[in-house]
Amino acid sequence: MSSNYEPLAPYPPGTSPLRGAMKDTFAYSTVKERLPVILTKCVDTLSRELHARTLAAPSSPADAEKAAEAKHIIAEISKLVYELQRDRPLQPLTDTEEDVGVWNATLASLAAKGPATWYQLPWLFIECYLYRKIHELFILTVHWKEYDIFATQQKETSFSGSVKSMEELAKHLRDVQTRTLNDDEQKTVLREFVHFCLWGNQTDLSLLQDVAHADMHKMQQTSAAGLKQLEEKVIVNDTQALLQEIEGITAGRVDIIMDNAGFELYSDLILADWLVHAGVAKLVVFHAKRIGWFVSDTTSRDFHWTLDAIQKHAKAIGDDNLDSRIERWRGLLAAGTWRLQVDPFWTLPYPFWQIPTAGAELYADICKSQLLIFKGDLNYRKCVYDLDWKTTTSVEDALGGLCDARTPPLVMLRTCKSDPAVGLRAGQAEELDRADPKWRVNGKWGMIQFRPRTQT
Ligand SMILES: O=P(O)(O)OC[C@H]1O[C@](O)(CO)[C@@H](O)[C@@H]1O
Repeated sequence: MSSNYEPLAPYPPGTSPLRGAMKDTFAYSTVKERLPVILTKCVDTLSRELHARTLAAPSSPADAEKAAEAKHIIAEISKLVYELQRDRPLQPLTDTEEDVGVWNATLASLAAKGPATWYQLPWLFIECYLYRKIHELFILTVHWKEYDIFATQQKETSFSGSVKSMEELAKHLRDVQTRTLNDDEQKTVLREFVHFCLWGNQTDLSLLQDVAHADMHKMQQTSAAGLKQLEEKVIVNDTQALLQEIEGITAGRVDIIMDNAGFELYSDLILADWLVHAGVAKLVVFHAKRIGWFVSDTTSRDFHWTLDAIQKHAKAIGDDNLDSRIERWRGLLAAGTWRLQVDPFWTLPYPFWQIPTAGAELYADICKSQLLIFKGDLNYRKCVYDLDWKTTTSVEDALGGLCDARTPPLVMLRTCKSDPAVGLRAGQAEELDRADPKWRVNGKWGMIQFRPRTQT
């Protein structure tokens, strides 16, 4: 990671970052309602740990210390809720991890321009800071350093809600991989897997705090018929251009900048499997998060945990197809055809406009790719810098520094769960407002937004 801390990229004239203080935005309801709920759930999770088994009545000095640390973290998270709800200033980080300098320099440069409080600072910054701050509370302890507060209570328990969908998709993949397909059929299958991958982004635990895990299967798309019905919900649909780009790749490299663990991760793996099977990719790089991020984002631990959990489930129910699918995936990882990569840049406060500069090493690496697939809503926000763009803004303008001539072709696959939306035709946003006033944020609408390589 570079030790030159860059300030955030300047905002283009006529735009400004979304902020919690903007009352008619999702940024506002997130800061006001959703973030306190997420933090309170963290307190609940840790309190449950504290009252479980050894920690309730510690019998060793180590357990007593562990219990005391948990109480301290609970107090600190409760303090964060208090400060957030009263719009207090954000405090610099105090741990010694390599990225602390970037966080504190960014906070200081924002503070130099105006009030550095939860509602006044850019939404993208405060929301990312919150997850980095939670991480800090754990790494500053002796006993909770490796603990992922979102893993057991949320990512892992929600897994059971998705297994049926996983079984169904694995069957579908086996069916299409064992048939001889003509060119048109190949195209149809690729199209389906891209769309499964898009709708996989609906299962996002930061938004689904109240959805029963048993209901998740109903939301997950696993059939071609289900996809067909959703076609009209794809408000920017560059599938054709994307498929054309993919058709031009043989034995290339594809990078997936992942979003959520669980079913979304599974839909990413299914697409990656197909890309290898079809001869498009001889290397697929999966980019995971370094720390617990936006509740359900995939860390490398989640990645491996998911493979283990699916295989365990497959064996338990005697699903040989699913079992052998996981074996194949382990084989692809072992052979280096699939690579899991963690770069600290993905959990820094920078928008992706700054990958070429602030993430120069990462950028040099991803420029070796033939296609970048950015999954999910947060990645979309980071790609377009979370600004209050007019919806008719061109993708090129909104991608800013990511439209560098060296940047590989890229696609953003995202179900809409926040305010920013660009690349719409004139009048489309108004039509959508009439059809569904919550289209920007309720996750029922999707975007497949492709940008080819910039021509020089
Ligand atoms: O998992 P995703 O698709 O990145 O969504 C993350 C969610 O969190 C948010 O950042 C709001 O908290 C939104 O962008 C989105 O609703």
